[in-house]
Amino acid sequence: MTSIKDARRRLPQELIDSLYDTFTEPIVDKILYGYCDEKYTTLRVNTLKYDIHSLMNYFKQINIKFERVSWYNDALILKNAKEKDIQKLDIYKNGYIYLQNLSSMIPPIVLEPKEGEKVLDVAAAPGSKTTQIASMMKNTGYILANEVDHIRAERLRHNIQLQGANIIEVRESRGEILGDEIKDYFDKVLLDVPCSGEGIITIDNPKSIRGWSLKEVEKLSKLQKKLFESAYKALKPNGIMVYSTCTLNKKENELVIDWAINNFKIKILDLNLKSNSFINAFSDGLHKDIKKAIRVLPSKEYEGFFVCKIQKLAP
Ligand SMILES: C[S@@+](CC[C@H](N)C(=O)[O-])C[C@H]1O[C@@H](n2cnc3c(N)ncnc32)[C@H](O)[C@@H]1O
Repeated sequence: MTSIKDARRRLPQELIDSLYDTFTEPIVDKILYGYCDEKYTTLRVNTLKYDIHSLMNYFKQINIKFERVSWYNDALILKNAKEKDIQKLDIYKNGYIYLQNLSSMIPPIVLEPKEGEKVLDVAAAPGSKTTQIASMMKNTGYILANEVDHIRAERLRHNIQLQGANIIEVRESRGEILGDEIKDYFDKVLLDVPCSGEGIITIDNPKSIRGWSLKEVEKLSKLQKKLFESAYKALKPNGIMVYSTCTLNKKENELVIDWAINNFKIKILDLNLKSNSFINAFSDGLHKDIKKAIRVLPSKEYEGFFVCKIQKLAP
């Protein structure tokens, strides 16, 4: 197994420097261990087709060991099965379950979509969170799932169909333009933005590191602000938005939220989600409410993530 000494050597120096600029030494060590650890397979049951008790019974019958997740009844951590083992099962092939990292399940939970609501997913492919939202809404209401990349949008359509989610309209466009076309309309907006992916680095997978650079972080933070403005416009007054990334730096996380607080009428809300694996976002020198957002550090169970819940205030 790769040691964190190796990890330090194999990562771009700019990334190491950026981690040390942002976090304390013990936290950087934790992140580097997270990059080296092999992840457990995690999944959620698709409640449109199946239920957690039947799934647990089935896993017991076929000797798959699992743990439950304190903050989500419909998720499991598998202790002795790889994704490729699960992909062979009919429950996977028929869309009864969805392989998804636990961190990626947090934004829909925090968004709390309700039956009958209108929900916008600004950057939706491959649809992990869109299909989770549809299952939380029991296939009632309406979801607009937007994606700019055609191939990824096809993957999104495939996943939606397999999961039996039938309240979702897929749209292929730049998220930046949505808010000028559809104003004050959605009850909830998920803004799971394209990001530099510092939370999903695996040291043994060079592909997971290849696209990272400080220049890219800078470029993405500009795009994230544009997407935020668009999402804000599309949201109803008093509506709820969740902003999330799978990256760890402040530029794409706290600084985007701080910029948003200074430019729009919004309020940062508590997430009401507790776990030892979550830490408060930074608020030093920024608006104090930003610490209500959470950061998840990479580990065996979790990818690195940032999640912030926002309410659009009435004019
Ligand atoms: C973090 S991924 C979304 C993951 C997805 N929410 C899920 O849970 O399955 C970000 C997505 O944004 C898309 N994207 C990039 N630029 C975009 C833009 N300007 N407008 C809309 N989507 C964009 C990417 O192609 C990518 O599919």
